[in-house]
Amino acid sequence: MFCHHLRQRALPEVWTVACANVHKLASLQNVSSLPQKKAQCILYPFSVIEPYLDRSVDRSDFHLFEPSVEDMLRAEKLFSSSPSHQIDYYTSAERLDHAPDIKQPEVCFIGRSNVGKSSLIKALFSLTPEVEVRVSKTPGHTKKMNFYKVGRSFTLVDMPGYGHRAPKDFVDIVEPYLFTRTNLVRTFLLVDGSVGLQPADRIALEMCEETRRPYVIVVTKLDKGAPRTLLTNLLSLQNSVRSETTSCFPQPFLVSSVKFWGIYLLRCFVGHITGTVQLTDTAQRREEDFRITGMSAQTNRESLRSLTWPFVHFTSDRRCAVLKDRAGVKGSTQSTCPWNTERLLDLTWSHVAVGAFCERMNCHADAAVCSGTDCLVPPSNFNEILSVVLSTTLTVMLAFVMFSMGCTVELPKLLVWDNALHGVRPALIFNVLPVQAVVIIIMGCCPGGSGSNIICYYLDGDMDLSISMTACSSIMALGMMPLCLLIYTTLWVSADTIQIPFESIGITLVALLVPISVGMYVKHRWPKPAKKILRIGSITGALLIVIIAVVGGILYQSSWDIDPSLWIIGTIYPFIGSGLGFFLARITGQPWYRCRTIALETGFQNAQLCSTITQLSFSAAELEIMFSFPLIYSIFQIVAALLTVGAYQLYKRKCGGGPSEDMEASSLEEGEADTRKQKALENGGFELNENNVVTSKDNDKGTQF
Ligand SMILES: Nc1nc2c(ncn2[C@@H]2O[C@H](COP(=O)(O)OP(=O)(O)OP(=O)(O)O)[C@@H](O)[C@H]2O)c(=O)[nH]1
Ligand SMILES: [Mg+2]
Repeated sequence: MFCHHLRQRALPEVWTVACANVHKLASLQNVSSLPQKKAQCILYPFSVIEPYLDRSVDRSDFHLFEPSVEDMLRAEKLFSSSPSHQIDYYTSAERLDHAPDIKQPEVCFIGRSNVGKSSLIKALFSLTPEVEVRVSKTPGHTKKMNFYKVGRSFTLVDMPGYGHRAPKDFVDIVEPYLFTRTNLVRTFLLVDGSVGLQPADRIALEMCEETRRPYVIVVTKLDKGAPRTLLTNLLSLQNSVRSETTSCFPQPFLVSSVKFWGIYLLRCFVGHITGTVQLTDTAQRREEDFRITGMSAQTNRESLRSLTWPFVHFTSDRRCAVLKDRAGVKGSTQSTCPWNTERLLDLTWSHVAVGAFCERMNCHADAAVCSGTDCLVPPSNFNEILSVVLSTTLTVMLAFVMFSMGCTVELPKLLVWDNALHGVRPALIFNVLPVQAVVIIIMGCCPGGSGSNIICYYLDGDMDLSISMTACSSIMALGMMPLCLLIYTTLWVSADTIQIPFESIGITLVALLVPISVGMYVKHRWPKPAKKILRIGSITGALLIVIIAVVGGILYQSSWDIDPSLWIIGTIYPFIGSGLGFFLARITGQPWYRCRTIALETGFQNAQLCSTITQLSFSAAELEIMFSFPLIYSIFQIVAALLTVGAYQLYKRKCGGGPSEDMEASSLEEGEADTRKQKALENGGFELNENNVVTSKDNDKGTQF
């Protein structure tokens, strides 16, 4: 229908020419060539989400501002530069008193750093690509208030983000602006749809409420994250808006700046609230509203003219005022409508905006946006089932891996080994999101995997020490991991940005004590079967990481849009860990072969443990952005290990049979070859043949990372 409408409508020539160098979706005209469903998604993103909502969910809030395509086309012209209507960057300001003195209406965009403010403005201005709006993956990129002039119609302001890496004087910059800027007609508060309302966003909501000025929520990154996560976040956001706000426009605007979803709708809304775009059917709508209130349009208009913002009166103590959409109003008769008849038009400073507010005296049970999972239709619970299956499988398999790990532990060795090194992990200084920082710390606190024992063999390390270190660190991690997390995150991650689920991490770790203890007992009582168990455990470990990668990839699709900083950390982290271990071992006077072993054990982590802990402890939204890290890390630690082994073997060959330091080691320990052979056997079926060449009994080299 709207596609047909678009094709019918000829656009001005100057405007069409201007579109030549812009993104193909920047112009509504190009949307007409898309399939109906895709176009619908771009123009009215809520229509895509709506089918997933349970019938009991009141959708009226989401349909309040639903302009026609005709209206959107008119708004689009507002965002295209022409000689008589120039759009350009105007100026930047670090404080309110540096802000330009402009009379025309102004709208501003605020939100957490990295939520997509600049990207959204860039998408809004995509018809005028010469307007430079800087976007960055690094949070805290925008440091000043950037003003963009849209002809003489309005000004648009890109604000610095709050939260992670916010400018130090963020409050001093933003608060006075929001409270006192006289020409500010609307604040757009952006919330990341893939992670939902965060504690910092709640503070921002409170601040917007305090200003007592109209504001609107924009839900960004709609393309990111599973529909289920998005819906849950959206409904919980909607609940907060209903119950905790008075000045917030009840309809959240759903956008994806990458895919252009909701951009045309938002352009139209901005044009409308700044008084530039009049909706074609607004008059008709108002008449309808007046009819239902039983008041004459004239009376209402006059009474409204005297009102100033905020104009909504709340008579009930619970705020559940909702802007009722046209469809809702049409579908209700006066007697069945649960709404109070007090209806007030939404006024901006000087322009009449859309819709009518009404006060609901008694919340109708069906009308409430339900929270939690109840609202979601059953067909979409595939991911939920998959998530439960993944958690269960991971738990069972990890328990078995830990059990097999326990099968390598001999109690006497456990008691002698000094685990002081394990707590030493490099604190990272990369600009990652708080949840990503936490997963990096969890990985740092994880014990070594048994894969390190295999690598150790090829590095001519101390097998005895390697096996003991792996086993000891597995046990000590139970206490050290929560402790390290507590210490590092207190120093690094501000308390209001993330809640670390210490409880579930603790439960997971303590639960691991059981299989490890049983494994140790089995090793003590039946040493031979213990070796077989270890071998199966190694294969299980490999399977585990593959399962995590495949199922995790399906569940948390957006986690594969990996931040470059995570790639960098994943690459260098194994090297930092190993380097630090090596250095500390050397300065404590350990021989070279032990230094190598300690380096390996410090750098080589049990990535399955990290994945399982994160899977069991964090929400789906958080997993979306943290899940890929353990997988990246396991890939790079294998690469790092293989490179080191290759370099070492080459060095050994070049130096004719091994470095002199190892001669020192050989002379230290008589019959070392025998010991190594023994340890190699213990380590899952590796043995030396007569020529001192390694062969694998089971071809399971490196199966556990
Ligand atoms: N997938 C997806 N990514 C987005 C979207 N919008 C922004 N991003 C990405 O999010 C990151 C941050 O975007 P910016 O627009 O710079 O965020 P900002 O809110 O201006 O951040 P600060 O200026 O640091 O406060 C960039 O890597 C964007 O590519 C979106 O709709 N979808
Ligand atoms: Mg920015």
